[in-house]
Amino acid sequence: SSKLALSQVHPMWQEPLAVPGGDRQSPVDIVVRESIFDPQLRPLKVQYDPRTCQQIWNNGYSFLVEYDDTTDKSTLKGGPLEDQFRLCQFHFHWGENNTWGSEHSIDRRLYPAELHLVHWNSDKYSLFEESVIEENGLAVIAVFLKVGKRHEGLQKLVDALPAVRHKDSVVEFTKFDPACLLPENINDYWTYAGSLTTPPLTEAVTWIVMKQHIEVSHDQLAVFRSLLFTSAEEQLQRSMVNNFRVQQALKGRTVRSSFT
Ligand SMILES: CC(C)NC[C@H](O)COc1ccc(S(N)(=O)=O)cc1
Ligand SMILES: [Zn+2]
Repeated sequence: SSKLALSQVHPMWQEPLAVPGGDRQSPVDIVVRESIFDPQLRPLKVQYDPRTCQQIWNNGYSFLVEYDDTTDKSTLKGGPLEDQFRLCQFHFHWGENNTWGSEHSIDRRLYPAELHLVHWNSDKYSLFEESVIEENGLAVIAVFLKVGKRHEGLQKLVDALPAVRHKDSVVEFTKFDPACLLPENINDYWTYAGSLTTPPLTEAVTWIVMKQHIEVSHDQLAVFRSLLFTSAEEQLQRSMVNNFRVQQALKGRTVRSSFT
């Protein structure tokens, strides 16, 4: 866990003091002994089609790997979800070093990075932008990254990152199966009702936080840190690091676990 109080690490944007009615904000610390096993949680059903992978975009906060979500080709259902959700993008959050970087924590333990696979409710809505404002609109799978052995599947993505070094750059990126970034066991997870962790911070997300982490190499993570928050025109370049939100109060929410 990090030695430095994270409050000393400035978040990338001025936090609004409180989101209107913000009683289900994210990220949070998951206190394992206070999570409640729910035997009614079903196995997660993940079906991703690598052919829906389109591009990588540096949006000035993270890099997004974007998927064609105009049809139900890459979907998530089961687990805590009542409806079918479509994958629209995945991205990461990471730190300036390997001590911190994740948005969620487990019993205060932070990881050097965290993957978010973002899905929207295609049974109820017809666009991601519509789902963003609905309380059952989004489902995000979070996977912690730990520094260790090189992740072979991630390397294709790492090799493409220099092409999107600056904010607003885009590069074509196809035939990438995001399932390769999931841990072997996806049926041990925690789930809770939360929000987006960047503006518009809307309380639309069913979070599914994987218990098992994945391993990536130190050098792979170093390439994440070679990205820039700033566009090519800006004369002051700033490294894209510490792009995580400060943790939010649970405010009485229950975190359920799919395992005992
Ligand atoms: C409202 C539209 C236009 N823009 C919304 C923007 O894409 C934000 O999307 C997101 C999507 C996911 C997340 S996270 N870190 O919680 O997984 C945060 C913001
Ligand atoms: Zn995220």
